[in-house]
Amino acid sequence: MTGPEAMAAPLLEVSGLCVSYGKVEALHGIDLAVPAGTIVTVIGPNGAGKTTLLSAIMGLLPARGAISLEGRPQRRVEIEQMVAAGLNLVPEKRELFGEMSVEDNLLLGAFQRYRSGHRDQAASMEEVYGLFPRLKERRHQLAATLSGGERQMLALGRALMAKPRLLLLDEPSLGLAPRIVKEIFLIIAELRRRGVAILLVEQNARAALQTADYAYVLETGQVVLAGPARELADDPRVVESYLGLGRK
Ligand SMILES: Nc1ncnc2c1ncn2[C@@H]1O[C@H](COP(=O)(O)OP(=O)(O)OP(=O)(O)O)[C@@H](O)[C@H]1O
Repeated sequence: MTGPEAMAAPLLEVSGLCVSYGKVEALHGIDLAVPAGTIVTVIGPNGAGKTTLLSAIMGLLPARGAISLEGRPQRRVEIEQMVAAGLNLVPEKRELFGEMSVEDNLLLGAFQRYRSGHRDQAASMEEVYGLFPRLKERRHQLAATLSGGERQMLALGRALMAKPRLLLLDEPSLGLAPRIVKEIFLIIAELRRRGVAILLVEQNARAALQTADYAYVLETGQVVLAGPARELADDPRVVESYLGLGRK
């Protein structure tokens, strides 16, 4: 790459990130970058620290180390600041309000933005419904009545209502049927086309490496491998541990 893009600082840069739960350190100095408009995936086994990493970036857990957005070190890594800066997290458990309608769950996603003076929820809602026509059909239903796939779509849609520049996705394919997993990954690729950067934590390493631009392998709180996703998909260590027979 030549020109100004080559010089631009990544949208998100994490360096030397350490997180402890009590006396136990779960992340031991993570370095990671997400350039604007790219999909970066983090794969690794259960307990490697993937969820902890996303929570620390969102300011949901105290961390040591540095987090920069477009080259600017963030002095206060707190949830409100990070949302205001254009980050949004879709947590593994989706955390919807089951007793509220689909539409009201979406509106909650726009709350922070609305509060800061943006009055464009209707347009955001139509955009979300364009991506997920099934949510439009079900907009008056209670979220609790949705299928697993629809819940994941609603969780994604709710995060998109805040118009994020960077979405942090924690295991978006977890527990979903293969057909729905495919749909979710197509949506993730579509979001990149629309200019949203994505930091994707996944156990489905095959689908994640096929979709992402760049990948990190996290094991016991450390980055053990990193590189372009296509190269990592051919790396014998990744093939053996994450893409072997019997793995989807
Ligand atoms: N609230 C907590 N208190 C204490 N230890 C925790 C807590 N949350 C996570 N841990 C520990 O921190 C480590 C990293 O956990 P984390 O959930 O981030 O891993 P993960 O890669 O997301 O795994 P999974 O895919 O199973 O969610 C694990 O050893 C876990 O047991």
